[in-house]
Amino acid sequence: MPSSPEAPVLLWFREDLRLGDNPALAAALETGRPVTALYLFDDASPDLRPLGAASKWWLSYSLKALAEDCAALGLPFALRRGGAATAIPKAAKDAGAAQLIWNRRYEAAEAKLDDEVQARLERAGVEVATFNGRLLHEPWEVTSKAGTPLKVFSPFWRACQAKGEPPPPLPRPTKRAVAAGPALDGLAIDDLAMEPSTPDWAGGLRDAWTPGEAGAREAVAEFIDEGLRGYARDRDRPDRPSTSRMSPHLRFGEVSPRQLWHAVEAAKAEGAAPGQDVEKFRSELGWREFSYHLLHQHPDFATRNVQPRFDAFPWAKPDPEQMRAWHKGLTGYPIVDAGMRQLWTTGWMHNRVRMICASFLIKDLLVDWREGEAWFWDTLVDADPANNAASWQWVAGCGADAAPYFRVFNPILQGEKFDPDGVYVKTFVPELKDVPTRYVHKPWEATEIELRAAGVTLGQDYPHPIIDHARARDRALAAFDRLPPREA
Ligand SMILES: Cc1cc2nc3c(=O)[nH]c(=O)nc-3n(C[C@H](O)[C@H](O)[C@H](O)COP(=O)(O)OP(=O)(O)OC[C@H]3O[C@@H](n4cnc5c(N)ncnc54)[C@H](O)[C@@H]3O)c2cc1C
Repeated sequence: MPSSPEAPVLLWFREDLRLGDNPALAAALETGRPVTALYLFDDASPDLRPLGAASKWWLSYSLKALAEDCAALGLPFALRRGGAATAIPKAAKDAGAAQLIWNRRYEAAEAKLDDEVQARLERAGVEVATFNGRLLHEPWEVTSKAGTPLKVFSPFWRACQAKGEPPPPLPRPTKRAVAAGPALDGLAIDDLAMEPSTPDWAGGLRDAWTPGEAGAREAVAEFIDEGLRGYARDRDRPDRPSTSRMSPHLRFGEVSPRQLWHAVEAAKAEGAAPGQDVEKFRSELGWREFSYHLLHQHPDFATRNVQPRFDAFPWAKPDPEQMRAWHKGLTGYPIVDAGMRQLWTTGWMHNRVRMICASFLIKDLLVDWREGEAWFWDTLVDADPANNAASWQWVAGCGADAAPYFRVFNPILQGEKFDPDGVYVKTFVPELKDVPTRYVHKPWEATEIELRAAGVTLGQDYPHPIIDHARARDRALAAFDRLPPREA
């Protein structure tokens, strides 16, 4: 039976916490029906990976911002909690909805759950429409000429580019475009208790970030003004504010990759950024697309080696002392410690330093990459189901298009190359602030007099290295050399 034109549409927000360039929202408004928006905090469905602590902190603020933005638009917004398979059909019933609209998810468990929700709704006579609000291209639409999924970044990126420019972003709707649907009962955001209280460890996160769509917009503008020019040259420098810091905003969908794609192009057209910087930035968005392409091919991406030959790898049993030193930034290798402390205090770490810290855990300490993936999952505000798993597998050498396993980052040389004046190290490891620059990445080589002048006693103010890098490297290479050859 056709539903009445007054029957509302229910818009289900997920990883798309924005009003601008939101295809599901635009489609809901285009129906001309009254619209009600819902966010479901789903900690009840089986198999969904629970959010980490830093992500929950981010989400609580992002939802507050979204609720305010919806109110300003005259769009009723409700927050509920429960398992989607029953909670979404119930919300549809409560709203008297004729249609449910959402932007798609790509994690295996989430996608399966969405199929189940869709089937239940359709059985109940509720129409479902879904859209791509998270990626430039659907993962299954980018293929080789033979129509197969891609395993290596360069051909993947060429195939993406061959698809042409992504369409321009959709405008943010105006109040006039909104017919308000019924108000649903729901929870207050604070009822979810996603912010830490005892202890409140989130002070550094609050200082560093403004979650929400408006915060994302400001950060994009700042990046275009101050970071984009020179991005290709400086993006590997943790001592410079040279990257966009868009990752948590992208993770929660407060900005879309399409908006970023076109914003940097507009900056180029206005002469605000050279083409090479714009292309490099876009290719980083391409790595994000590639991670989702891989996630789509490998449903257990965060737990299973893409290359099965790594399954029997003899990882060391994690030593609690060494793990604690890595978590807390007390390994005695300044660039590693600066990175791990940046992560702990701000919920984010520079990409180059993520690689160094991950390599240190996997290759120097010979700890299974999944331990590191899980720590990052809990502590990163941008913890992303595709990017985190792809990057950890890349560093370990077990991923699809992975760094060769014999590539072991040297934390001293990496520090000297990418933080040549020690500015980054001294920001996050202040006990080394007076150590002469030539020793800042290897304080153990300074003389006792030099260290004393800098106010440092190794072993007291700052640790001795917890492992000898040269020997650890040899041990790792010997273990990796025993791997069976790579499958074709
Ligand atoms: C061990 C490890 C774990 C990581 N975990 C995550 C994670 O959980 N979430 C996450 O978003 N990124 C992750 N990355 C990738 C990368 O470090 C971050 O995306 C980047 O540092 C975010 O900073 P930015 O927004 O300033 O990046 P920019 O340089 O400004 O890049 C713009 C955007 O492009 C994407 N991007 C950039 N570099 C990469 C990359 N190497 N792989 C995939 N996408 C990329 C991100 O969405 C980023 O926001 C990880 C990298 C490593 C080595």
